[in-house]
Amino acid sequence: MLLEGKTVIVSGVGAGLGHRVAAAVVRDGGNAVLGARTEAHLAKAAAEIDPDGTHTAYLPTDIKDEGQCVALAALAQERFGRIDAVVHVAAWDSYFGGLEDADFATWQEVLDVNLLGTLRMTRACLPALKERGGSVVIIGTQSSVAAPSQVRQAAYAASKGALTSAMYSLARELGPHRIRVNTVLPGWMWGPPVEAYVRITAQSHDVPEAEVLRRLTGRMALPELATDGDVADAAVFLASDRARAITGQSLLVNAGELMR
Ligand SMILES: NC(=O)C1=CN([C@@H]2O[C@H](COP(=O)(O)OP(=O)(O)OC[C@H]3O[C@@H](n4cnc5c(N)ncnc54)[C@H](O)[C@@H]3O)[C@@H](O)[C@H]2O)C=CC1
Ligand SMILES: Cc1ncc2c(c1O)C(=O)OC2
Repeated sequence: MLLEGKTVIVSGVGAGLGHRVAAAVVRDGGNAVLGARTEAHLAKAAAEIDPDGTHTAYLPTDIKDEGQCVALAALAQERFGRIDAVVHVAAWDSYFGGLEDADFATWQEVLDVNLLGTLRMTRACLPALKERGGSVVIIGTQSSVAAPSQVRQAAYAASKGALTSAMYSLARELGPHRIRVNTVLPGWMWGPPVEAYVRITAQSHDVPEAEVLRRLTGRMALPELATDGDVADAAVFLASDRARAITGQSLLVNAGELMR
């Protein structure tokens, strides 16, 4: 199996992508170490993914706090004796505001979580990753390469764009240790946040939800949106040794949106 004997840290395990990544890791034979701020979410995810509790461990983790990142990495070492990969899902993506009404304290927080939090969590895993090499997978967004949908989200877009730049730099810095660093860039990804977006947009424009979804899907080369499960599969591939020669790359998983 793809991740047999491997241990993968997953940050930001809530209802959406983080849960899918953790589930894909266990499905593919690996151990998943789950971080997120809310213990109840973690316990629920772990119970669903791994009822026996043999292939998962979790710890409440706020990636704004370096000590908590270090504790999550230590848990992986204690329980499974190694860290082979870290998949960074945690992000603040719901803050909207134009430049003129910017609340800079919130902008700073978006950058603190998305950009610095990812770097903090990566650093916490480094001693373990250096032991035998490994993989860092950063979840960015397609707006890092084109920004059709990120209006009034300059802080978010900047944080994700900065992560792609950091990824190139880290791929060079960590390559000598056989640590690979890549980003996966989703576009409109079907899962709880986009389901909510479709519902709210339909209500506020007084059109059927199916119509909102049809308009979204009309932007794709393929007939359906990519799902959070599809994005999780790409992350798991990059985390695995099958991707052993891939580093410093961005992989778009967006049903071909930018093809149109
Ligand atoms: N939904 C979409 O269409 C797209 C999502 N993305 C990216 O995908 C990832 C999110 O996946 P989704 O399923 O959309 O949402 P999600 O809500 O499941 O994931 C975000 C998670 O990050 C957690 N989080 C936020 N701040 C944190 C902190 N300080 N410490 C630890 N965890 C924290 C949240 O609690 C949440 O569980 C994000 O990186 C987002 O930027 C990118 C492009 C499109
Ligand atoms: C959080 C989020 N939601 C929807 C979309 C994106 C995004 O980053 C994106 O880049 O294209 C659509």
